[in-house]
Amino acid sequence: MPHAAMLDHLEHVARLTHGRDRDVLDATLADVVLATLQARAVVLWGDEGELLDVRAHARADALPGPVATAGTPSPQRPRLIERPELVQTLQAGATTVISDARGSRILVPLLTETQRRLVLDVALAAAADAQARRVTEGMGRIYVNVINLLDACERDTLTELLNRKSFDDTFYKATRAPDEAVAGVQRRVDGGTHHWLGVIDVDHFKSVNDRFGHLIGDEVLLLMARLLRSTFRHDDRLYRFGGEEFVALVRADDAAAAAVAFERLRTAVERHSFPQVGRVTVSIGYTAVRPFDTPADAFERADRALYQAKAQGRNRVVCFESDVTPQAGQPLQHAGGNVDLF
Ligand SMILES: Nc1nc2c(ncn2[C@@H]2O[C@H](COP(=O)(O)OP(=O)(O)OP(=O)(O)O)[C@@H](O)[C@H]2O)c(=O)[nH]1
Repeated sequence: MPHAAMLDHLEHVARLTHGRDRDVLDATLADVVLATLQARAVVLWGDEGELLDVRAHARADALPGPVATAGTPSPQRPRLIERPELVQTLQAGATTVISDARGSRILVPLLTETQRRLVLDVALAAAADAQARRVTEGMGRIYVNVINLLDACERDTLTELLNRKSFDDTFYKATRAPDEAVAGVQRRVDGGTHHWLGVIDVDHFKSVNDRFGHLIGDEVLLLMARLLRSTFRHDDRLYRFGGEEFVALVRADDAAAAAVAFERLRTAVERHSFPQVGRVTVSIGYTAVRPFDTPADAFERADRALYQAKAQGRNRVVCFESDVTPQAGQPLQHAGGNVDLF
């Protein structure tokens, strides 16, 4: 008969590998490590450059109920530089064990295939023995494996942008969750739009393939993804929907700021010299994300604006709210041919 403790471990591993929500996964990791090691506290830190993100934390003395609160930002995000033990763990890429008057800490660096860096930080009341260290490292490895699988499911293999399958989930998360606080932005009290959805389609891409071949066509798509990344903010969500169609879900305070962002992309593409191909242009349609919008509705409006941009000569940006005329609304039948998306 299996030992009861082993059954507990099995249960914990099952919990860790269940589900697809990253916030829940982060919270489960903290929760499971806390329970397995009977730790005083567990924190999962995310390295966001200069700042640290508390991805999840769990404490033994917490009130009953959910122990960990992944994705909930601490009121003031600590700076990485203020935590030398985390800097050292990340730099060394190896587990650090610290003993102090209150017990010990085990710090395990975690690195995902998309190069995201985290530290699993476990505070114990006793000295950290080899077993506690191995359990922490093992749980960390399982967590990273699950994150890598999630990343692989959600990303386009050519460009590594998000894929279409992940659109609905990420759309709701970005536009509904109170995550503006994470980004240090307050929700506007006047209910103004924060998010804008743009559909970006490469002009006459078929002729790029026909003239230069698919490999060069793929390279254009790769460079296009790079231009998207360098144009928008790191927390804007960028997708390749398949073919030569890209989607950007961007945060902007008002219509003018959104117009500037999409126009900046159009200009960056127009000015870029693509190896062998030379000049390539894009047409862009975008729309304001409305309260309680569905991803399909927002996409359809942006797509209608794109249709108009193509019909008016390509290499232009069209805003659904200010530019699309009712008769131009020919949903999902533009020359790009991406019909029946949802
Ligand atoms: N190289 C490459 N080509 C692709 C990929 N996916 C789709 N395509 C090609 O993209 C082209 C899209 O062409 P169309 O939808 O006719 O549109 P277009 O030529 O870009 O013309 P407009 O959108 O009207 O400006 C087709 O030739 C597809 O074969 C891909 O992953 N790699």
